[in-house]
Amino acid sequence: MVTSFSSMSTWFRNSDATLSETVGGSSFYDMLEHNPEMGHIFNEAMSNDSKIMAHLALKHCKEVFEGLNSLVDLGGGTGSIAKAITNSFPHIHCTVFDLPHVVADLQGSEKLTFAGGNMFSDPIPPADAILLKNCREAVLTNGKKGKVIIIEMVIGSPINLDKVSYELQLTYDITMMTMSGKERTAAEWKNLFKNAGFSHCKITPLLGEKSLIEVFP
Ligand SMILES: C[S@@+](CC[C@H](N)C(=O)[O-])C[C@H]1O[C@@H](n2cnc3c(N)ncnc32)[C@H](O)[C@@H]1O
Repeated sequence: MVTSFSSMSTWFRNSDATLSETVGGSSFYDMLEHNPEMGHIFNEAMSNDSKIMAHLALKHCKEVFEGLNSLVDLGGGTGSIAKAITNSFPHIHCTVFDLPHVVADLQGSEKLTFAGGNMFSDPIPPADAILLKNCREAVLTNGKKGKVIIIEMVIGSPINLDKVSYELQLTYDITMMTMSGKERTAAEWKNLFKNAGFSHCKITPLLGEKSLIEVFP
């Protein structure tokens, strides 16, 4: 992936939506689907990052998960965060929703279900809380008000990053830009939630600029 950064000058001059299309002719996730070895490396990298973030979230924000009986991790990959949640809260039933080829061979359990689908076009299973996105309707089912939990960058916070964290932040900046992702300040997150019809949110910093955001209907 980092090697593809050297093609950025070509990408800047064409109309491709993402760098992946300039380098390989398809979107990043399509490329991973057709390149299982790369897909495995990517899923492992995500899973390792998730283990650290899940550890911090469950250590410092345990109360976020109290009172929940069900949770959907949207784009939850191979389920590292969901597994950590069910280990700490065995009564919470977690569903990991990700692209069909990502979850096809994954084994669930009584408390963990893997569901394949496209988060932009397929219905998202209802739950007390949804990790990530496309979720407002899903957390308003059965007359019960749930919440959305997002573990993401909140940029522009007044924190002192050490050299390694600063370099990591710059790498994230380039990665998000080339994958047509987006990093947001707290004000931009709040505006996004307001425009999506949510009432308020609470942001708790976890590590560097990575934060846990609770969003309420
Ligand atoms: C950046 S990874 C994060 C994975 C996981 N949340 C974690 O932290 O380990 C994004 C995940 O979203 C999934 N994904 C991308 N597009 C998707 C879509 N349209 N529908 C469902 N999942 C999608 C990818 O397969 C990938 O597992």
